[in-house]
Amino acid sequence: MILDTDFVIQLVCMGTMLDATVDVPVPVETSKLQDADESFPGDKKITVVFVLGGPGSGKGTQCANIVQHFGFTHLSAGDLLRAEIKSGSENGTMIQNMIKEGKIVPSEVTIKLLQRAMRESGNDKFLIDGFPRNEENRAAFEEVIQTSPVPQTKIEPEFVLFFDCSEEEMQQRILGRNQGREDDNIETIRKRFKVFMESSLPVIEYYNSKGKVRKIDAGKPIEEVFEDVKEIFSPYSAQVA
Ligand SMILES: Nc1ncnc2c1ncn2[C@@H]1O[C@H](COP(=O)(O)OP(=O)(O)OP(=O)(O)O)[C@@H](O)[C@H]1O
Ligand SMILES: Nc1ccn([C@@H]2O[C@H](COP(=O)(O)O)[C@@H](O)[C@H]2O)c(=O)n1
Repeated sequence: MILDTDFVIQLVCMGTMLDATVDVPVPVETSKLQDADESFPGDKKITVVFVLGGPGSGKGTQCANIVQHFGFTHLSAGDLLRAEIKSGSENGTMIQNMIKEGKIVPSEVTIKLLQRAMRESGNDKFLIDGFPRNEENRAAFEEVIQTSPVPQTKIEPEFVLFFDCSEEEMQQRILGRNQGREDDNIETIRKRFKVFMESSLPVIEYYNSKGKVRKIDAGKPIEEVFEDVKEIFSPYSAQVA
């Protein structure tokens, strides 16, 4: 194992920091995260924007627009987890059960998927959608160290884009989404709302206390929401090819 790897992750007290909704021990691959990710980010300074908001608030929809206009790579934690289930991975059944229950998968699994996707993208600007979802996700990601260009710099998000939307509107959108998702049913939707309120909002509040949250009124029509999003991303316009 190469110790001066570009990415080093130390998961802090995994056992005790698991979110309250993760109430059963779950089998996960125990290999160290850094083993799979020795070559990323290399010499690059990477830019990360976290995209957060309740289920169905429109994160994925707006990320697609941001990708087109501002050259970011969109990484949805939920999509990566769903792809992992389909891949037949040994964690697939555990992930599937967690998603069905609206619970949050242990960070070790999700961060590994994010790291791999970041490395494979070849890009240096990322929209990380649906992550961090709880304090355990946040703390684990904060332990990701970028060794260059500034040695021992933690990867901090540039900012957090927060899509603020009423539950009534989000529920209506999810039930109308019709993508065949196993968690888009009324029972799981209620659980996901509860997890959002109890576990994800505190993360948004944490970043808000650091002045990092850019809040968007996501209850408006898609085009209007994107007008507001564009203003926030305007500093990145010059970087578009
Ligand atoms: N501003 C909007 N007004 C009306 N419908 C919208 C709006 N934004 C997105 N939608 C629709 O709502 C549904 C949910 O949107 P989307 O998948 O982007 O949400 P999300 O926040 O990524 O959801 P999840 O967290 O569950 O993955 C989609 O069918 C999408 O077309
Ligand atoms: N950081 C995350 C993100 C998602 N999940 C699980 O996936 C489900 C769907 O997520 P979407 O963002 O696509 O809505 C979510 O309810 C969680 O079960 C996760 O565990 N950790």
